[in-house]
Amino acid sequence: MLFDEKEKKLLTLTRDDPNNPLASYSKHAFVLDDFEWPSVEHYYQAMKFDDAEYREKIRQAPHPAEASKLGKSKAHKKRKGWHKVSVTYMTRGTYIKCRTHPEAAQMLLNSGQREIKDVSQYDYFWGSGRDMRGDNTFGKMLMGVRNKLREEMNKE
Ligand SMILES: Nc1nc(O)c(N)c(N[C@@H]2O[C@H](COP(=O)(O)O)[C@@H](O)[C@H]2O)n1
Repeated sequence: MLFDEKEKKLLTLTRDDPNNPLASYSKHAFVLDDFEWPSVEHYYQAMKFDDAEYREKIRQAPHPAEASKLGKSKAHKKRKGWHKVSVTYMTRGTYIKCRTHPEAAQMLLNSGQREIKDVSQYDYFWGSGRDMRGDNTFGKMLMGVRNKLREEMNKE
């Protein structure tokens, strides 16, 4: 397959690109679970913790990268079973962002049926890793949200 053909079938991004409206680092604020979140990353990282004060500290972080750093804290206990629900929280945040910001939803819908890959080289969970054999959980999550938005659009 020619390189151009492959490109047409694939949408690539990284979760931590603040300039990409589909990334969790994009500064698209939304309201969820009674609070306003500056980005999906802020929401996702805060949801790791039961401690309301620490959640608030994450919510107020000046940048999604800072929220991510706070989310890695070993000094604060993560909620029980976090890894079982982490993708659900990333999905919820991303879906509500898209419902709040139609231009982000449109961008996702405009990707049609293309496969979406998070090409983060050092992340084999959210991304595809250096060898593109990673789980690509972030890309898969976006494709799931895209399906849901498309279904809703077809119902309206
Ligand atoms: N295996 C696995 N399961 C999950 O549910 C995860 N969230 C991760 N995350 C990995 O750890 C890094 C930092 O975690 P967060 O993104 O802050 O959750 C991340 O880059 C993944 O590699 N791993």
